[in-house]
Amino acid sequence: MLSGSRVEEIKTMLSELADKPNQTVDMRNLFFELTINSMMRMIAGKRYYGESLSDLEEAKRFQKIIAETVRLGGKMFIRDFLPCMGWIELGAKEEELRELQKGRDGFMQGFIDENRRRRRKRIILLIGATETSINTLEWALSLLLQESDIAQLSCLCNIIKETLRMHPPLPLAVPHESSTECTVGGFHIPRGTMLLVNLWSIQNDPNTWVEPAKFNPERFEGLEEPRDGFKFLPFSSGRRGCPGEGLAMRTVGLTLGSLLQCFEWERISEEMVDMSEEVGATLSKAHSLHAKCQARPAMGSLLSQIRTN
Ligand code: HEM
Repeated sequence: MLSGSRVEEIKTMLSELADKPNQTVDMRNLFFELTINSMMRMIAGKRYYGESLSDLEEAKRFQKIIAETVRLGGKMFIRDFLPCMGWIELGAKEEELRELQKGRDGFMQGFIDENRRRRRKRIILLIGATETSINTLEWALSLLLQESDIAQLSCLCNIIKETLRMHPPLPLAVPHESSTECTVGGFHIPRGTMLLVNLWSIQNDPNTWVEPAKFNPERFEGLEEPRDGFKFLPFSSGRRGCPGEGLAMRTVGLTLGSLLQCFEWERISEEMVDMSEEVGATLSKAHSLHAKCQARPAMGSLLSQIRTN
């Protein structure tokens, strides 16, 4: 799907990295710009971060909306789970959400005026699509920098699956509601109950996985359908499962593959990468990954071709 924009953005990222040999790079920022620009090129046909911005004012407005969406989207609102405790929420939060929604509506109205085919849901889709892929890329590279010999690792696809198993970007999926009365694992669930599926605990359960805390991509070797038995569910499952799975696996695969093939990577110091997790609706790293890279000698001519194109 619209692979041209993805490839173009990845090339831009590679040439930016090639220009900064051995400099410390904030990987979270890099992945953020890459995924959001790829998505926006698919949606609106233009980039909103970095260089070559067609409308600076519009880009600034968009960046502000995204920053607010990420900030407020990461918060849990007690009222959503326990309506009677709604008073705990400070008024300011609701006010902030209203303001944000007004900003998004205004921005989307601009889109609609520009092109009547655009649809309102797209900023929500954008957040679901980018935050998850950014987290997966950052965790995958962090896990790889903990390993001494990247070359010995099994295929890229297994590395991505293992990353998604250990650090599912949406650890509790999204809330679902029981449409009828039912029984789950012996528990009676009345109709209209909010249900959260703990994907993280399913994928890190020592009764199902051997040494679940160990990064071991080989465990996926020969496992044709790891979703069998519902033990591997980073995109959830069923009718409301993630519709972006194919796009996400292609984006993460192409990005991670290009980064590993074109550059040699190392940590910025002797210290191990901090793998602590941030508590929130999405499973981000508590501290963003900083790393250094240098173009592989064999990739020199390919990278200079990319830079001159
Ligand atoms: C590594 C990347 C991603 C992961 C791990 C991921 C994971 C998930 C999960 C667990 C859900 C909840 C499903 C449920 O509750 O049953 C979900 C929903 C969704 N995802 Fe993703 N996602 C990723 C990337 C994307 C991308 C790239 C897009 C769009 C292009 C996308 C669009 C959506 C949408 C629209 C939903 C809501 C589906 C519905 O409610 O019916 N996601 N995703």
